[in-house]
Amino acid sequence: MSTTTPDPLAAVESVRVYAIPMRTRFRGITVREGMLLRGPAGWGEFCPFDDYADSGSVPWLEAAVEQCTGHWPTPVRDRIPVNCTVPAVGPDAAHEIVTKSGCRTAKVKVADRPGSLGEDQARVEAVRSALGRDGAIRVDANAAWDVETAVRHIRVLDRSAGGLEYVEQPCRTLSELAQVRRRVDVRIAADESIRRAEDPLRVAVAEAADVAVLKCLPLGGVHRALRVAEACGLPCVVSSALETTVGLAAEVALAAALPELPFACGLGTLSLLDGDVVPPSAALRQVDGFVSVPDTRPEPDPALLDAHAPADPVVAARWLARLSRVSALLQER
Ligand SMILES: O=C(O)CCC(=O)C1=CC=C[C@@H](O)[C@@H]1C(=O)O
Ligand SMILES: [Mg+2]
Repeated sequence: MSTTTPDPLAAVESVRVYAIPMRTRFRGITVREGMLLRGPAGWGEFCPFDDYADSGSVPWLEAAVEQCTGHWPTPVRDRIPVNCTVPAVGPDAAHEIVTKSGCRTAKVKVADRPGSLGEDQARVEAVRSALGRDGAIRVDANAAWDVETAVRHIRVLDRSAGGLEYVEQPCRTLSELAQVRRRVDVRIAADESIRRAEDPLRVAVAEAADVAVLKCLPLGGVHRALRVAEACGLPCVVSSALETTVGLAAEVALAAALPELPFACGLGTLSLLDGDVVPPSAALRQVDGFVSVPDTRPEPDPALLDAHAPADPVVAARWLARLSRVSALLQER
C-alpha cells in the first residue's frame, strides 16, 4: 500500500536566492549562496554547501522548513558567548581579526593545505599575542590530518598557542579521533563526524571526542540538534554554517535553548560575509564577544533581498532546481 506524504514545501509562500561575497575566502568559498523560504512562521534558510549531495542536503531543507513553519524552544539564556573565527590568513590579518572582534575566544583554521604547519604556527602565535594570556584558542583542521600528523601537529600548535582549548575534527573517522584523543593532552571536538553522519542521533562519539560541535542547519533543525545534544552526552558548542541572519537565528535559538553551554559558540560569523539580508539593527552580529538572543524572528529587507539576488540567472535557476530535487527526496522519505 502506498501512502502519500505531504509536499514539504506546501506551506512555503515564496523563495528568494541570494549570493553574498565573503570578506575573506573561507572553506574555499568566496561567494556564499543559498535560498530564503518564507512560510507562515517567518523565514527559513536553505544553504547546503556545494559539497553536499542532494541526499545530504535533505536535513538542510528540514531545518529551513522548521524555521519558516515551526517554533523555537524556550530560551534559557539571553545572550550567547561567541568566538571570533580566523580563516587561513597571515599572522598580521589574524591579529587584526582577533583584536577588532573583542572576543575572548578565537577559533583558528589550520591545515588549510599540505605543508602549512609553519604558517599555522605563525597564525596561532599571532592570535595568542592579540588575545593575551587569558583568552582561549581552539583550532579546526577539518579532518585534514592522519593520526600521526595530527598527534605531531597538535603538540606543536598547543605549544605555539600557549595551550589549546580544543582541536576540532583533526582526522576524518571516529576511530582516528579516538586514537588521537588517547595520545594528546588537548581536548578533541567532533564536527564533521556528527554533521555528516548518516544518523547523527546514533553517532557513538563519547570515546572519540570531548566536545560536540552542532550546526543545526546540516542536522535538520533546532529540535533535532537538541536531540543530538542529548544523545551524544557531551558538552556542546553551537557553530554556524555561514548563514545570513535568517539561518543564524536558528543556530542562536539552539544555543539559547541548550541546558548547558560551557564553551563559546562559533556564531560570530556574520562578519565573514560582505552583506546580510536584514537591516543592520536586526543583524545577529556579535558585540564584545556576545550575540544577543532576539525575541522576534528575522525579517529580511526587500531592498537587501534585491541587492543580494545573484546577478547571473543561472545561479538562481541552479538553486531552484536543487530545492526541487531535495524536496522530492524529502517527500519520498
Ligand atoms: O565555528 C566557527 O567559528 C565558524 C563556523 C565554521 O568554522 C565553519 C562553518 C561552516 C563550515 C565549516 O567548514 C566551518 C567548520 O568546519 O566548523
Ligand atoms: Mg569545524
